[in-house]
Amino acid sequence: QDFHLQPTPQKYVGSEDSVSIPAKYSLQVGAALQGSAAEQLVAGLFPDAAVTADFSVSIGMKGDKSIRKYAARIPKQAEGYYLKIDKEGIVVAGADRRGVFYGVQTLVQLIALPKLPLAEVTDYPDVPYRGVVEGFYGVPWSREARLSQLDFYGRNKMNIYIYGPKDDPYHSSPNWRKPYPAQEAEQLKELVECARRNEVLFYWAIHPGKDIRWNTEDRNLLMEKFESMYRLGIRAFAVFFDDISGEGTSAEKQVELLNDIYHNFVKAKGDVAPLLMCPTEYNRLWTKLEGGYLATLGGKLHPDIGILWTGDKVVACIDKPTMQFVNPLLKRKAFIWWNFPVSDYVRDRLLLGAVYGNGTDIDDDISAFISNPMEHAEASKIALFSIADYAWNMDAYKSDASWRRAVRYLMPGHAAALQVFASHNSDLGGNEHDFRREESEQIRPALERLLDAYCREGKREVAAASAVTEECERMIASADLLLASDENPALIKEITPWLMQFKLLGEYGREVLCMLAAQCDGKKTELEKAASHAKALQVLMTKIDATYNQNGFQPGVKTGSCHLKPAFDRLYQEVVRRTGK
Ligand SMILES: CCCCNC1=N[C@@H]2[C@@H](O)[C@H](O)[C@@H](CO)O[C@@H]2S1
Repeated sequence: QDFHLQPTPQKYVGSEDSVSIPAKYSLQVGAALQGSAAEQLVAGLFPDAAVTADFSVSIGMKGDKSIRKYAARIPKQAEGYYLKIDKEGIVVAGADRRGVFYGVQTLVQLIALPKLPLAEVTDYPDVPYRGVVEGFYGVPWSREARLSQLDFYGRNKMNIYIYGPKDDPYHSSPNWRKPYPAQEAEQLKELVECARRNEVLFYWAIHPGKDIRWNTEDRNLLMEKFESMYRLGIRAFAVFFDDISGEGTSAEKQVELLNDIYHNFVKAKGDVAPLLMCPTEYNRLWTKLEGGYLATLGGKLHPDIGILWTGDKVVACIDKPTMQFVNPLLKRKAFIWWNFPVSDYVRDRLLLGAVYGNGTDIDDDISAFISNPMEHAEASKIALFSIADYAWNMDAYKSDASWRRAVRYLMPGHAAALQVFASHNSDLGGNEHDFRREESEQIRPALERLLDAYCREGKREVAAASAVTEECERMIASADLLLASDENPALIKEITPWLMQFKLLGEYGREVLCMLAAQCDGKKTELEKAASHAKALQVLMTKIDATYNQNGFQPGVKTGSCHLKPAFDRLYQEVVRRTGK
């Protein structure tokens, strides 16, 4: 049977042979796992265990006697696990609590197959922290979106979520000094519990830098805010000093505050995860080496404090040279905050393309790889799925295959349609960070052949024309299938304006090709009919662009904007020009 475990395991040895779990099975869960997320997950998988049975299920952590026989097969890496399925039973042996949970997540995927294969999986993550920072400008994610995200991270072995939405007034100014109101506090408690159920470390970040005063009053207010978050169940904290100016940018003051938090809050509590911080100079382009900001952080910030970094620029792929620049300065392995698929600087677009461009040789140079996603939570899962795959097992990472699996994961019943849509909604267009992505790659050669033949010689390149027409038909059908689907309502709700625009673009391309054919064949009436339809579609696309997603930054609804729309517009103009002759 054809399947692919997600994320791609380090080592999978399977066989065509399979086993069906008998009605009568026994279940042993290691004592140390009582109350753990792994135990909860296992209880759901094996609800009716018998005291003794021929078929046994053993779930344990290194040291548990129930899996003593397999101790030597457990990977030494943190969060690693060994999973064995054979005729006698199933064993999940984890290096630690999260490793057991991940082994059971892999078992969940195998049990969902038509047949449960006999298999041995030896697996562990390449990167210690893998996950997401809700760190974008714009409408923060909803409660439902966040709960769905945390379940998604559990399934995809992502182990960290940093809460830091720029537009949450209690995370940033002016209310970082105040505790959350009751309702928001309740929601955070709920999120922390959902994160625990998914073995996700829930970091709460504070962003005080815009107006912090380096005095006792603000110090106490910040500490008190952390205490109030601790009372809500938060056990992981971050301090963001990004995107600020003024006295909040002082490296010495930032260091003094963070070391104070480290000693008098993190160490004092004893059950709090490593403290993280966002520097003011958080990418190479903005670094003023002579100013000594990063040197101060690297030299004076307690070595247990993680420092986030976005790369050579605010938005840039991460490679070995990137890390060779920053790690010596920070005197630790930087914690990567990758600004993709965040779209808060190109808000009229959806970034649904493949995840590519990051080095696969940097696993030893980074302490984390976390993604800053779009305000469109469900649509961000296309990229997040592949980021989970990449950060877990870099050597095995295949961008395009992972991208297709991500699309299928989100809409198994309409994967082909969503793939067509995603393939034409990935580039950012011109932007302040000069960050671009591939788009419409498959149809591009036909588009270029069509344009070249017609614009240079007025000829209709038949093969190219029919390839482009077919793509337009696929666009139209895909848009309708997705708009009519109830398979993933959250996703369709987010992308509907773009689906409507995408259908119009497909119809527009089809009409322009009719114009071109009519012009080449000298069919005047057909040409006029097609031209007036194309013009009407141009009006409709302008209306969509002026009606939906009217945010105050990049309003509107752009789709197929890298190659499709420009080519259709160019062809339209060229037919009109040649007709006018
Ligand atoms: C190194 C970690 C700090 C990065 N901080 C950033 N703050 C901004 C984010 O809120 C935006 O979403 C991001 C993309 O516009 O740009 C920068 S990236």
